Amino acid sequence: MVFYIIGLGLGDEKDISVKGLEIVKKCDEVYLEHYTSILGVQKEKLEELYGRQIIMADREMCEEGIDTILENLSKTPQKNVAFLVVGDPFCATTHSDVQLRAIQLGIKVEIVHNASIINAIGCTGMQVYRFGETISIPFFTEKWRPYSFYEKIKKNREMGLHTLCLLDIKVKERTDENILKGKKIYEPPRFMSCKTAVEQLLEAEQQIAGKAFSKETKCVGVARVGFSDQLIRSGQMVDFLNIEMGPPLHSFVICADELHPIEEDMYKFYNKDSSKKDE
Ligand SMILES: C[S@@+](CC[C@H](N)C(=O)[O-])C[C@H]1O[C@@H](n2cnc3c(N)ncnc32)[C@H](O)[C@@H]1O
Repeated sequence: MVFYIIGLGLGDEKDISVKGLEIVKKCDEVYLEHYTSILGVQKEKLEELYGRQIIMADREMCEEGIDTILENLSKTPQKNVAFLVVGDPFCATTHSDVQLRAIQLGIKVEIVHNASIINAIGCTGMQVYRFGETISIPFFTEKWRPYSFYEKIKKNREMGLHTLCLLDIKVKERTDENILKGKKIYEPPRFMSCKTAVEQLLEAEQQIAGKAFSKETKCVGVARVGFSDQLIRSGQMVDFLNIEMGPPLHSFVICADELHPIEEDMYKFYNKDSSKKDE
């Protein structure tokens, strides 16, 4: 009886490690956590390669249904279950709670790591050890416009560090009204783009006026890292209002004022005049 938490990396079905693949192939049940991140392929592609049926685990299943899955596993000594996580199981969203719940039930837990957006962001040319605290930018609503990320960016920049901004994902969400009425009607999925992130960042700067950054601050936007059509673009923050980064997922880097000479070269390499059409 083992509960395996396996990172799938970023990209497609082939980014699973050989170790992860061997484990998945021998598991009796395979769940894919799919509310904190997405892969570049449909689950059928994974099923084809893994030779296993995949059960999609949304937020409800991960937060509430997981206890039932684990309790059943704890009563079935010959059974093995795999819990697949896009990226690394402990990066950005930690699945430590799931690990702890399994351990408390006396289940052996094994982890298989993989690449995460947290380290793959080095693809921008900004050095991973020159990043400060990672921030998350949530979708603003009419009533809810939290600027809590602002002070963190400010602190990072005061220390001469870059900031990785993870952008909001809304998969299988319900409106407050539907929650109140107990209706299981879900909104279409939404993924924040670099453009929306910049609109919200500039709004926060205008409201707080703490000079954490400006329209001219150097930034790098990434889209679909690890996918076959990955895109990396650099420019001043304001440029991203006009740079089309394409389908999700997007992440955004707010650079430190001073760049290392190689970072500077990489910044220039990814910098294209956004008024010109992409080659
Ligand atoms: C909660 S984090 C996912 C963490 C995941 N476990 C990992 O290790 O990468 C989700 C956010 O990371 C960013 N992200 C994840 N995968 C990405 C990718 N392939 N390209 C660009 N951004 C990505 C997006 O901003 C997304 O909203």
